[in-house]
Amino acid sequence: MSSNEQPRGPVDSSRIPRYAGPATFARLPRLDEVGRADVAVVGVPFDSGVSYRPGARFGGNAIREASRLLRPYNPAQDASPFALAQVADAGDIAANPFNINEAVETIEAAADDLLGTGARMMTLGGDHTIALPLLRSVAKKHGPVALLHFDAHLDTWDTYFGAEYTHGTPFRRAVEEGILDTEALSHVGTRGPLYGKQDLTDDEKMGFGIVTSSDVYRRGADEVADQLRQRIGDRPLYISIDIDCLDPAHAPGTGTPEAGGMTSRELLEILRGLASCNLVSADVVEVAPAYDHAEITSVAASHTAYELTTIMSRQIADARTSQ
Ligand SMILES: N=C(N)NCCCC(=O)O
Ligand SMILES: [Zn+2]
Ligand SMILES: [Zn+2]
Repeated sequence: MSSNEQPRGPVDSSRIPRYAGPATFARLPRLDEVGRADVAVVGVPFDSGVSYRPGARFGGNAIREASRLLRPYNPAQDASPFALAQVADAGDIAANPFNINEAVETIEAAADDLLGTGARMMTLGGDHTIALPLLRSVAKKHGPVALLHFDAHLDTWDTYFGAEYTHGTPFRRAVEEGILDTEALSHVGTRGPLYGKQDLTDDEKMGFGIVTSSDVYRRGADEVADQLRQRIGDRPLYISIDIDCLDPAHAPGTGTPEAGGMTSRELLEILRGLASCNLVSADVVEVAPAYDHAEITSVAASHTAYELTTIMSRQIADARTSQ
């Protein structure tokens, strides 16, 4: 977008009913309609890496459907994200459901293409396996990145059934590959049973700090966000949000639910507290609509992606005005 061109925003829901027409994220234009984007929203319909309930392959489209009700001004961040930058829906990455290794390669290559255009990526759906190829691509562009990982689970386990690429193992692989900045790695929202205490010692050795779901409840969102912001500093940051970081009451539509999670309000508040971080790309994964009710999970996921998109759009606009 040249400086005198205004971004093309969402369809006006006061003129065209918001439930009409095919769904794009937030009723934004498709990438092929606008040519290029500052923030590319992309679906990753892949869930062959799950250890329990399948169905996150349908997450991206469920989030798009639930996002029809988003409006263009975000009062919590005092910003109109789709006016500050061109945000567009880049469609889906077509990953092979029968060959995980090939899917991981396809996702990395598609992410390379998008990032190569200068866009930041906001990916929707898929299981947590997809964070690895996305991080590989982001690290090719920015070097090792800070990681903020919202999840009930550590996802730093080694293998399942001998498989290296699964939704429980992406961040161990990422640390092994040197694509994360080990000075700035945090899990937020962890809880629930583990295989053994060793899971935690291994995780700590990889460099992760942990803010558990109970920590969020006890300390509150503002204090948690302050602490995370200090740890991240001005490093390029990737935020990976497994929707199961939320309590099953707030996100029943997911594959490996754990009791005692954060509320959607806590998650959104923490994200708003990170608005000054240099967010280069983000994902929202593990939305499995078959277990959802009344779009509880996909609404939470759509608002989560909206906050993340707002952070990215504001930074793009700030960078443009300070040039
Ligand atoms: N990434 C998610 N959602 N879950 C990982 C759970 C791995 C396990 O079954 O132990
Ligand atoms: Zn999880
Ligand atoms: Zn996960």
